[in-house]
Amino acid sequence: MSGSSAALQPPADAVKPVRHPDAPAPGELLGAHYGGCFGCGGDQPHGLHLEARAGEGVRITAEFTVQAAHQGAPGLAHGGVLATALDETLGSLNWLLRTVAVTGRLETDFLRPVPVGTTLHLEAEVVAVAGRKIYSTATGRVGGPDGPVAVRADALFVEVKIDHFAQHGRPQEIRAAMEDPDQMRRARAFEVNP
Ligand SMILES: CCCCCCCCCCCC(=O)SCCNC(=O)CCNC(=O)[C@H](O)C(C)(C)COP(=O)(O)OP(=O)(O)OC[C@H]1O[C@@H](n2cnc3c(N)ncnc32)[C@H](O)[C@@H]1OP(=O)(O)O
Repeated sequence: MSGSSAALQPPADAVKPVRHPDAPAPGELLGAHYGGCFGCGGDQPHGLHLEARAGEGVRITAEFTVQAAHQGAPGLAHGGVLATALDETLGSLNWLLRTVAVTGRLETDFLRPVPVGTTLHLEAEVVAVAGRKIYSTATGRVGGPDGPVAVRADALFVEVKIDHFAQHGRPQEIRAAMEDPDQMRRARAFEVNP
């Protein structure tokens, strides 16, 4: 049984999402948006190290292999970690819109247990945009990209200015990110709009 709440139904004035002309090409590996990110960053020893690729249209695919550090019950992935994998994949859609947006709401269905060692094959898509609100959906499959769905989510991301992070983040991490030329290059890629 699944289905999203009224808060995640796009309003009547919502429009179809538009892939940005400078979005990464289909098949391109996106790389981490921030090395310290628990979802995609390479600097987090127990992070998910999720790898996302641009798809066609406004779609993303990603893979994440469940490690022992991600357990909830013995030998099984923690639900919060699986929600993180969905959230991170949905967040990667930002690259295709070239919009900076954060998760406002995430509704998750857990359909099958996911054992440690499993690779979760994720797919996400933007379904509608209404002003700053971005409506999207994601699935995570096991046993291969066409395997059964183990987890799914619907989400609302809300567009923010890049200053959102400088305003709310802890100063020491913000300072370090601003001093890192690679990080600034990635941040600028998000900032450019048509
Ligand atoms: C360097 C590269 C970085 C790139 C960064 C990429 C990061 C991706 C990482 C993965 C994703 C994450 O984990 S992101 C981290 C987790 N999320 C967060 O920390 C977000 C915390 N929340 C917030 O900062 C705020 O609540 C916002 C920004 C979401 C919204 O605040 P706001 O800007 O004041 O806007 P507000 O007026 O409240 O809302 C705008 C519209 O959205 C609707 N709205 C807002 N929240 C909700 C909600 N939960 N459910 C339904 N609807 C909502 C409002 O009704 C309104 O609709 P209407 O009246 O216009 O119709």
